[in-house]
Amino acid sequence: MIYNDTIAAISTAPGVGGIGIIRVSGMDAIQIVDEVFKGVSKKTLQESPSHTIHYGHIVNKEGKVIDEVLVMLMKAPKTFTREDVVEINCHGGPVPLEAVLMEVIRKGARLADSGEFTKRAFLNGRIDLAQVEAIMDIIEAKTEVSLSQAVNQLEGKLSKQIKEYQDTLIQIIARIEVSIDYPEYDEDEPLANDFVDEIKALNDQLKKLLATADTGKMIREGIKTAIVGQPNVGKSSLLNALLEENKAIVTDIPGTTRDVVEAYLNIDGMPFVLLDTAGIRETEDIVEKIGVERSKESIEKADLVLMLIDSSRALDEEELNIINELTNKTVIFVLNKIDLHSVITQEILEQYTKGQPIIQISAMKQNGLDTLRQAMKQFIVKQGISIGQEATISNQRQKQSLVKAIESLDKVEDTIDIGMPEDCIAIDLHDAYGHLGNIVGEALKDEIIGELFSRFCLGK
Ligand SMILES: Nc1nc2c(c(=O)[nH]1)N(C=O)[C@@H](CNc1ccc(C(=O)N[C@@H](CCC(=O)O)C(=O)O)cc1)CN2
Ligand SMILES: Nc1nc2c(ncn2[C@@H]2O[C@H](COP(=O)(O)OP(=O)(O)OP(=O)(O)O)[C@@H](O)[C@H]2O)c(=O)[nH]1
Ligand SMILES: [Mg+2]
Repeated sequence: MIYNDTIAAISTAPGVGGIGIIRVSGMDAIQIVDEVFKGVSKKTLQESPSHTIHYGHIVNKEGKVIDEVLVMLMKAPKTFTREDVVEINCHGGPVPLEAVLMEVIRKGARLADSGEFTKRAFLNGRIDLAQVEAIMDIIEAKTEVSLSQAVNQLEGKLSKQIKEYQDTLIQIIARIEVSIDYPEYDEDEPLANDFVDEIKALNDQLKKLLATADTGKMIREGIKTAIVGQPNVGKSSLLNALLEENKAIVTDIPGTTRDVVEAYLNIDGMPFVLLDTAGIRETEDIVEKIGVERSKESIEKADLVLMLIDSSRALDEEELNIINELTNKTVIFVLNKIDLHSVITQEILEQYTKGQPIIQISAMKQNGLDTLRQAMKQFIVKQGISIGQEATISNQRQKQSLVKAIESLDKVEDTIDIGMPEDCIAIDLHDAYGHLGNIVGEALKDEIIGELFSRFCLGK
């Protein structure tokens, strides 16, 4: 794809920083910067070799110096966008950056849309859509582990895997189509039977990849961990203790927390999103009632539940009801306030916890927190989350395409089972191929691509 316009934007974070970068990309990028840049060297940028750095000044049309800069010259095609790219490294305040950008625009560059540099890298074929999404995930990564998953995807782990699946499919399709086009070569047995095993094996691999979608999402967005229990058991105290800051309000009045309080927690690189919720109880208070509803929704949405129980009080019916509603969830039971006289012991609680772990803590005295963190990490191990080893599906868009590919292959298997002719199979195999291609952005509709890039920040 060849664009005939040149785009420019401030590519560093808004605000004041030591240095700020203006990125210019397109066929006139070098000429445009040459017109506003007075370098110490006699050579223009046009005349200079690629991948060189040039010291000098940006000047306006009256010849007045706007800023002292370093210019990085990167000639196509070995650049981020595969176009000519020039980066102007200015002083980092918003005023010099805006002023330099204005000069570049005045000379004919256009202000880039959000994500447009990356979009050009994609449309010029340097990266595929899964890699585009990886760049977005890198920018938004919550912890080191989230980052490493995204970097893997940028390196092309997923893309390579998808290509391999597509190659397998193509070979099957080619052989089937030969038999459709030249039926005289057909043997007595329906040809499709030869492929049953291959198609099944491929479909199994796709299903394995699909199984990484939930964990991939958790690593990308954080493991949703709801802290739930009755009022006053110490949920907000636990949130604060884990975060090591006073984020949520703590009082001795039951019913203090109303809205869900959300916070990121990094445990040895693993991203958790903690949800401190309103204590669950029957109540006539309208606001508290809504809070209790939200607590229940948080349980629904949670990947992991920390069920908090006050060890200094006997279990009551309401508490057992909450526990009963957790049957389908992964739960860590947390016995809090062990600094007080214990009424509920580990043994008593074990009767209700169906073998799920029980951790004893004092949120107030900060005891037992390390054991709790270890138990939370253990959740990740149990989920079989592999970090960095294999390709993972990391978002809804990729997941939907993969699900469709699997559906197509399921259909193929059914079609073969009931002995339908080969041309029926070929159509579904082609569909599966297309859906796989969508994961890396082959033949995707313009609207989808447009929507995706609009989610980027400016200058990316
Ligand atoms: N100043 C600056 N820093 C940056 C970027 C940038 O665009 N500018 N990046 C922007 O995201 C990231 C680095 N990513 C990049 C990815 C590819 C190429 C690139 O030029 N690729 C060419 C040439 C590779 C080579 O020399 O072998 C290519 O793939 O053909 C550059 C940066 C982070 N840091
Ligand atoms: N002794 C003792 N008191 C605690 C402990 N953890 C919390 N508390 C106290 O218990 C009371 C309630 O704590 P919160 O953290 O507000 O309890 P909560 O579960 O968030 O309560 P709601 O938001 O009302 O549902 C406060 O007075 C805390 O100081 C603990 O480990 N030991
Ligand atoms: Mg609270």
